[in-house]
Amino acid sequence: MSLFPSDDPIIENHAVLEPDNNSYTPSNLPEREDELAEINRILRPLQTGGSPHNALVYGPTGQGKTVAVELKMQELRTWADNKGEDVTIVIARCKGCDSSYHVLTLLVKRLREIKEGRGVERPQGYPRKALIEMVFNEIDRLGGIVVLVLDEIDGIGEDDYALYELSRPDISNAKIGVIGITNDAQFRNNLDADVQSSLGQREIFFHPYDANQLQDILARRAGRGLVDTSFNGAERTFENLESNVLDDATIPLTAARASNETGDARQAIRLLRDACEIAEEREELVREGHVKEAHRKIEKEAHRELIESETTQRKLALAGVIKHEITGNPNPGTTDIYQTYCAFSKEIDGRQVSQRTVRAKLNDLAHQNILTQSRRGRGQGRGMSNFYSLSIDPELAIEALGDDQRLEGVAEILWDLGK
Ligand SMILES: Nc1ncnc2c1ncn2[C@@H]1O[C@H](COP(=O)(O)OP(=O)(O)OP(=O)(O)O)[C@@H](O)[C@H]1O
Repeated sequence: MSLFPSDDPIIENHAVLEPDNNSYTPSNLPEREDELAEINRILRPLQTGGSPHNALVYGPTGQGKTVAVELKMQELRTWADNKGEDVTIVIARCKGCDSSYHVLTLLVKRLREIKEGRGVERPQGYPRKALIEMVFNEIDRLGGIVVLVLDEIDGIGEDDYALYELSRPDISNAKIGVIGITNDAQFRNNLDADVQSSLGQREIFFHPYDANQLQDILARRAGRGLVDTSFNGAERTFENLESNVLDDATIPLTAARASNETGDARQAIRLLRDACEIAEEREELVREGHVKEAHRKIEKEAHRELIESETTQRKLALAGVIKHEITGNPNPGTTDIYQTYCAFSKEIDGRQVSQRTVRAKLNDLAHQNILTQSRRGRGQGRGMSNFYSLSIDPELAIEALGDDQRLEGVAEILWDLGK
């Protein structure tokens, strides 16, 4: 096999087809004009010498929240340069910060790095009050306009001390604004009422994209990223896209698949990229079949990751359902599954939990969409019971179980039963 699949590549700019913001940032977001205008409104007080409003930006994953805020921050930098204003924008990705303490140490680090360069250590061992003072001191030292963008802030859960303090800064030397970004609607509802009223002065909601919007987003990526693909006319919409490497149905199917699930632009872009890569390897036009194949591959990976992250007890409960499924009892009740669970638990010399606990584990798996749960009567006069079936491919589920060393033996038994 040669190093590169074809002398006639389909993808000419890989960065444009990357689903995350790291390698390529679109320069405009026509689907988000309303939301961008709302971000403008947050910044508007700066025009007359005031401080920006605080805001909470929220909506499901992959809806362009981060990229929209980043674009507006770039515009703010340009505006400030033209006006001769000092502006500092700190975009802090708070993923992994599970408390206000961690958010504050991250902010101290990021603010100090502005003057001292990269590599500043996070402060350790200080109380939260001292950390917030450090943050305010750094901001005071910087002066001018300071905007703190706290992306993926939901990790802090109900520990919203940092947001409370940051949204009420006591600084005379700087105009400070805080923008929190989250894809967790519940996070917003759980915030303390004071934080809701200060941070949530402005709330900007990003609705999920529909299939037409996703088609246009994909068309723009294709226009920049694929060979022999460009727009016929000034408007860069799907209708105006002309391509010698994409079949007509490819983008509509990609957009439809992504919009059916969550309307997630990141997922749509990834699907298009993977489909193009498969077609490129086979030296074919990118067709519906490649999109379907790429979709299956993505789904498989997602299910695998989901199962891998489950606890051993849940995996054993799942093994119980799989056994029934592959031996011709596709909709077992809790009692049947519990018996199988006990046998598998013995197999690995594991701790055995009660039937009630196993039922709870099965319900958790149903919430994760790994199982489907139904509730029906067990027969005349015998009350109602829960029944479970597998919502994912059994082979994939066994493979994922076998990746857990403790469950290798259980996976082998299941493979043998399925033969
Ligand atoms: N309207 C759009 N036009 C072009 N690309 C877009 C658009 N919306 C989102 N994207 C792209 O989709 C990907 C995800 O966007 P982004 O990270 O901004 O989403 P998000 O809403 O912040 O997601 P999350 O909540 O998961 O962090 C990025 O590659 C981004 O460039």
